[in-house]
Amino acid sequence: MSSEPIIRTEHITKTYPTGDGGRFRAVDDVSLSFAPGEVTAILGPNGAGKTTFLDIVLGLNTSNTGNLTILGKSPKKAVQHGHVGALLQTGGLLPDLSVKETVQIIAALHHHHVGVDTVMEIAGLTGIASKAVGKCSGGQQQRLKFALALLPKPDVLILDEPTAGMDPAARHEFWDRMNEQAATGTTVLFATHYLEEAEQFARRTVLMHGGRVIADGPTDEVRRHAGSAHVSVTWSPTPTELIGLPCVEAHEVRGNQVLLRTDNADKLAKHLLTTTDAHSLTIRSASLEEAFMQLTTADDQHRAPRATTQMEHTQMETAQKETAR
Ligand SMILES: Nc1ncnc2c1ncn2[C@@H]1O[C@H](COP(=O)(O)OP(=O)(O)OP(=O)(O)O)[C@@H](O)[C@H]1O
Repeated sequence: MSSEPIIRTEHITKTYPTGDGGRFRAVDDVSLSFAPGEVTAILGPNGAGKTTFLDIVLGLNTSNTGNLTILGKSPKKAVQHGHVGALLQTGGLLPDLSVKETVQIIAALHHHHVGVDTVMEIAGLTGIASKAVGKCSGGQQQRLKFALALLPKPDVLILDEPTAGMDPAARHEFWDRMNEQAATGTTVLFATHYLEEAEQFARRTVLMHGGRVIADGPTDEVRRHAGSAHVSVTWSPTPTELIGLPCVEAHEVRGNQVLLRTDNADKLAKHLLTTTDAHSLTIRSASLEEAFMQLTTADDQHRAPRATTQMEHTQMETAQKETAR
């Protein structure tokens, strides 16, 4: 695998007017690069800027500042050359056409494509080729959009909540097919609200919040932000015993249960079982969801104001003048 990034973004910022003369930063100084064959999950709460960022990568939206290239080209050129395929939240399908007719029509729009039957096979649509799109389930329609995205044999696949509305079995099948695609060298970038999808299918996780990237790295490392493990014991400690515990990042006492977040479960467990009355000890790994909650909450608490409105500007100027007097 080449280490040269296939997608390179530098200091991408997108602002929208706030209605009171200020600007709101939907994407705030994002610099990310993606290597060939890399599968990356973009996570973040509602309004984090995931869709805006992906739309900018696709050339459907433009940033106010920053640089973005896909295989050295502008996003629009990269899409025109068939380097990029997308499965987006928006974008309707025609309900009266059959599945195969839909693929055939979109294939006819491409100068070069990998073949209607090939993409139908990869997306698992062969068995429902003659079914009317309007009668397909939500999951089948998503698979159809996936087939359309594969037609130009793209180097990059951008997926915005690709499995929304699919049941767990359909999601699994979808990701099996997507992983096969990534194994052929396709770079996959997907936004999702299902954190277990990021844990299972993405080697790399980018966490966005308020337009900014607040965590980026191997998914396992991002998960470790929540501490490596959670230890639970039956115990009624004295305050001194509780404070004296080694390797504890946070604790919660619920009746005679004590829940401890730790960065060294082995050391803590040994201490609890050999030097205290604690018993019935269980250890469980921290989840990506816990990391997600902790990172976004901490960012909320420490965040500097993101947008300065015109009204705030005026208030600040007035305050400065008054101080100067
Ligand atoms: N055209 C627009 N005009 C004004 N504000 C916009 C526009 N598009 C997006 N926004 C705002 O930008 C912010 C980021 O939106 P975006 O859709 O990128 O978030 P998201 O992370 O994809 O959210 P979700 O998980 O809900 O899909 C939101 O506050 C949204 O209201």
